[in-house]
Amino acid sequence: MKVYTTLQALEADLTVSRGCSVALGFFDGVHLGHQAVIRAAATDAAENGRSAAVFTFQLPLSSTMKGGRLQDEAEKHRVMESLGVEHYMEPPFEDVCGLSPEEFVDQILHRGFKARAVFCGDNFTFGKKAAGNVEMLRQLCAPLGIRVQVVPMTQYQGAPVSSTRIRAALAAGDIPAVNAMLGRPYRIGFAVRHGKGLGRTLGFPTINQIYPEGFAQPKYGIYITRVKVNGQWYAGATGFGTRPTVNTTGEGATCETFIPDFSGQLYGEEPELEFYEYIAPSQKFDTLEELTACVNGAAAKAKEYFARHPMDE
Ligand SMILES: Cc1cc2nc3c(=O)[nH]c(=O)nc-3n(C[C@H](O)[C@H](O)[C@H](O)COP(=O)(O)O)c2cc1C
Ligand SMILES: Nc1ncnc2c1ncn2[C@@H]1O[C@H](COP(=O)(O)OP(=O)(O)OP(=O)(O)O)[C@@H](O)[C@H]1O
Repeated sequence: MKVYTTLQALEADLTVSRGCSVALGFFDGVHLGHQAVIRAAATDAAENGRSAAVFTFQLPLSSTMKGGRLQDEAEKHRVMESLGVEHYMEPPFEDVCGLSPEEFVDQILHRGFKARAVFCGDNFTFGKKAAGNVEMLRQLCAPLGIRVQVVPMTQYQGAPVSSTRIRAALAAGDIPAVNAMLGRPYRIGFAVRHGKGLGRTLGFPTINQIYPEGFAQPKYGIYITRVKVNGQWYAGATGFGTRPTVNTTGEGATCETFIPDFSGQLYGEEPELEFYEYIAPSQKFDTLEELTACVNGAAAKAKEYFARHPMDE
């Protein structure tokens, strides 16, 4: 998959000259609805001898326009590529937010991608102040011979899937709903940082991953997870929150995972951590023995869970 951050780079690539079938949107999380839009573009490209393309944009993590991020850029690129995307354009938001709907269609779709067909959902908006909608897209594309295909909204439990809804389910700890709407397990891959080393002395060493500013966070509590280490998945028990039992200095939330069947050094690595179920809220325990029993109980539940749901790739 070729990634472009400027219109000039896209225009300079001769391989787009056979014309593109282009999926349009921000696509945070690349959820089931997004996948339907992107697959429609990829199928159209394959059937008509064109290139499969995505137009999106980059938003700084500090931007609140779209809410907390569900995945990082590297993960987004991996999923896009797995869906067959060949040309992926993601200019910074400030480079495109001032374009009128007419300029967007002419400069980006027509001249940049040499688009022959574009794909989006019912709720797609574009151009300065999101002034363009699907109807306007059709009107502007028709004279240029660009077909507009609106993909029916993918539903989950009677309502459309959206990134906003997935963020809300994550904040509520409803991981089965999050995973169902994403079409794969929710995962993070943040670097492992040093903790206080207390877990190790209590018999449960943990990997500590810190959510960067700007990412959507799960509800505070205890989760069944799995972790990929050296290419192998292990059951994990994760505590996400402010660790009220041991937090004496008002530190922020950490994501701490005990991997009962693994021992080794993971500092600085970026292991994938996948979430499966919320088990219980975090508590402020009176003793470290109670905290240890809680962590060991969660680890036993995680192992039982994966005994019932064998791990695949
Ligand atoms: C499965 C799991 C559940 C946890 N639950 C709680 C909890 O309920 N209350 C709490 O204060 N800390 C909880 N923690 C965080 C521990 O307090 C923390 O991992 C421990 O103090 C070790 O920290 P360290 O990595 O800085 O050594 C939990 C950690 C894990 C792995
Ligand atoms: N459930 C869905 N089914 C089909 N297409 C969808 C669905 N949700 C979004 N789309 C389309 O996918 C593209 C990307 O949408 P967008 O990034 O705005 O996602 P979203 O889930 O609607 O996000 P948010 O909740 O943050 O508004 C757009 O073309 C949009 O119309």
